[in-house]
Amino acid sequence: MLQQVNGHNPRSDGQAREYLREDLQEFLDGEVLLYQLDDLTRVNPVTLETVLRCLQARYMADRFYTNAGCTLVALNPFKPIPQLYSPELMREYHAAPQPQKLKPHVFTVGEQTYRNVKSLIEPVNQSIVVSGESGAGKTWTSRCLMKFYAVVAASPASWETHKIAERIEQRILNSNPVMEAFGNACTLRNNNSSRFGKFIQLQLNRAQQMTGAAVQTYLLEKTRVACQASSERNFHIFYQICKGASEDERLQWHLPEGAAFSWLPNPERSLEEDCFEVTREAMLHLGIDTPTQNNIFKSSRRG
Ligand SMILES: Nc1ncnc2c1ncn2[C@@H]1O[C@H](COP(=O)(O)OP(=O)(O)OP(=O)(O)O)[C@@H](O)[C@H]1O
Repeated sequence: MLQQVNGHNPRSDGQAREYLREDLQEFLDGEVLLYQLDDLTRVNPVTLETVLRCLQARYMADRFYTNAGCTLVALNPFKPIPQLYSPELMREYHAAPQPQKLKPHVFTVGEQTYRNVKSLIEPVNQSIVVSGESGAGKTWTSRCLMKFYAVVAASPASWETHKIAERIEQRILNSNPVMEAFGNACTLRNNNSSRFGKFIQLQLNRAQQMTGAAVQTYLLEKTRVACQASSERNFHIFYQICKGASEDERLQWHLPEGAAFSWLPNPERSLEEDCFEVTREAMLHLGIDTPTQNNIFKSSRRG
């Protein structure tokens, strides 16, 4: 099919390709500084090459978020950038009269969604779909959004309600280490790969304060318990138990120090996700007391 290429009316496919090549070269050599294009719809012509070149230029300039119309493209920086996720920045996006005019960021999506609930006469549920291949940063992005809502959706008036909200936010954030300990594993592509899908529901009251959350999980890769690819690992929780159990717990759970298990490959790899204390602490905050935790760990060890 012949299309108009930037105002040219090509007579044949060959001519169309030639015009496209010229436009592409003109765009890439042109005045436009690719890293400044913060919306991919402004890339012209839109081809795989121009889009990738634009994203690459932005990546090199430490600009990890780019709009693509109403979709946000997030690139994984593979390095910590604390200033990009600070509470101050969250508040800046929250307070901005038009957050879409600020630099593209996951907080823009969070804030717009938050406003969409509020601005309608009858509150309407909002959904954010976070998608991408393994290691792209979906878990990270979901965590960021949850932290964002924990900050912006928490400004209750009285001290008592403030304490309640604080508990709810803390619990919502604490669900992450627990879910990740039991449902994530080290794979070839990602040291902390989620081996399940999840639908996280955050609940707000009429005053836009967070009142609760629910998480629905899908398709947990249960077979990983019994069988793992050679350079991969079982779920984090098993390594956490083996590495973090106290002397007493080892005796109780029949877990001798330094014991090797064929279903726990690559235990020598030490990951930051191996921290048993973080999981236990988070479980405690979620209301899972120590005796219940012990029962869970005892059965995890038998698993
Ligand atoms: N915005 C970010 N800033 C810094 N590091 C990041 C960011 N996004 C992702 N990462 C890093 O990349 C790693 C992989 O990201 P993440 O676990 O979120 O991927 P995923 O898409 O959820 O993968 P999977 O589908 O395998 O679960 C993280 O553990 C983190 O180290």
